[in-house]
Amino acid sequence: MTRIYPIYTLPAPAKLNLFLHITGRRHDGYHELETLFQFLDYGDELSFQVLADDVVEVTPELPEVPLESHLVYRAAQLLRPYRKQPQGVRIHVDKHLPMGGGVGGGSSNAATTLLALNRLWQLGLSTEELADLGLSLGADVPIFVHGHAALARGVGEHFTPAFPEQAWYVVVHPGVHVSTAEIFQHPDLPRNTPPIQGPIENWQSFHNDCENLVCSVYPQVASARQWLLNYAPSRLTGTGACVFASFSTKTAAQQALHALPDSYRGFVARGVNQSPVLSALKQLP
Ligand SMILES: C[C@](O)(CO)[C@H](O)COP(=O)(O)OP(=O)(O)OC[C@H]1O[C@@H](n2ccc(N)nc2=O)[C@H](O)[C@@H]1O
Ligand SMILES: Nc1ncnc2c1ncn2[C@@H]1O[C@H](COP(=O)(O)OP(=O)(O)OP(=O)(O)O)[C@@H](O)[C@H]1O
Repeated sequence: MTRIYPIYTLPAPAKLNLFLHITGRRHDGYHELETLFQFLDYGDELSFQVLADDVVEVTPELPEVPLESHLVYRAAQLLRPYRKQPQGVRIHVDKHLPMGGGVGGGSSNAATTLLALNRLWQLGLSTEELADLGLSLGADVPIFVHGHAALARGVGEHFTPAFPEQAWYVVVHPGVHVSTAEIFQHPDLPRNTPPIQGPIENWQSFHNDCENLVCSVYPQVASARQWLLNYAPSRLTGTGACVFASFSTKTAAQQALHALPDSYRGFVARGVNQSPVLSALKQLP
């Protein structure tokens, strides 16, 4: 008789880059960054069910993303060689995060998959090993695997723990997809911000080096940022397209969101310095 395994549901939270400085460019074209990551208590949800058969099933299909490029599928494939027995998995992805939004949805999906399968397939890999494997899927995967707010350096894989205020945020998506690769290849991208010397507590005084370029290439991003400026200082996350502003209360954030023009989408979320996936992992065997 085939064994039926339980289904476990885990979050794949969003992240914000509270600031993002580009301090240089490596020979392989990748950029050296200094960026402050904080998680949000909002994101996608992934359900995992171990299968007795050696198959990886991912549902539903993502528009314009073939299965071989789906970061959940790729994360599962990456771990298959570490299994001691040929089990499989069925993964359902409940997507809420905008794709190409700069909130790290794909990377977070991949990290949650690595963390979950390490437990469900009993691989015994360390957090460090999972983060190293994850880096081959995307620069943002290691921070989601570690799950602690941090100042990241390198291409985003060297972390110093950070404790930014856990404010409320309004995150606005202007409805355009920004290509991370296009922005990083652009000749007008500033690439020589000096490394930060002092403390980073006052992160609002720093900036995002991608912001002016993204706003000029994508006027919709500039308009969304301008709209949010009516309420609070606003900034691009990652390479966009989302812009965000922080508020000291949930009510103030919700009031701003209620006035959001129909042409944009947005959400209110709390900044959290520990990823919700870490506590959710405790339910796993
Ligand atoms: C902008 C950030 O979101 C900040 O958190 C990340 O650095 C980007 O992370 P990501 O979306 O996981 O990006 P990846 O899939 O690794 O890279 C996409 C493309 O962006 C460029 N890229 C990315 C990261 C980086 N530090 N330098 C780069 O030049 C590379 O051309 C790469 O081919
Ligand atoms: N599971 C997934 N979820 C989202 N995007 C995925 C996934 N798998 C593959 N992709 C591809 O990766 C691209 C980038 O996705 P993602 O949502 O992580 O962008 P992002 O929020 O801009 O990330 P970042 O801030 O890390 O640059 C998508 O446009 C899509 O083509």
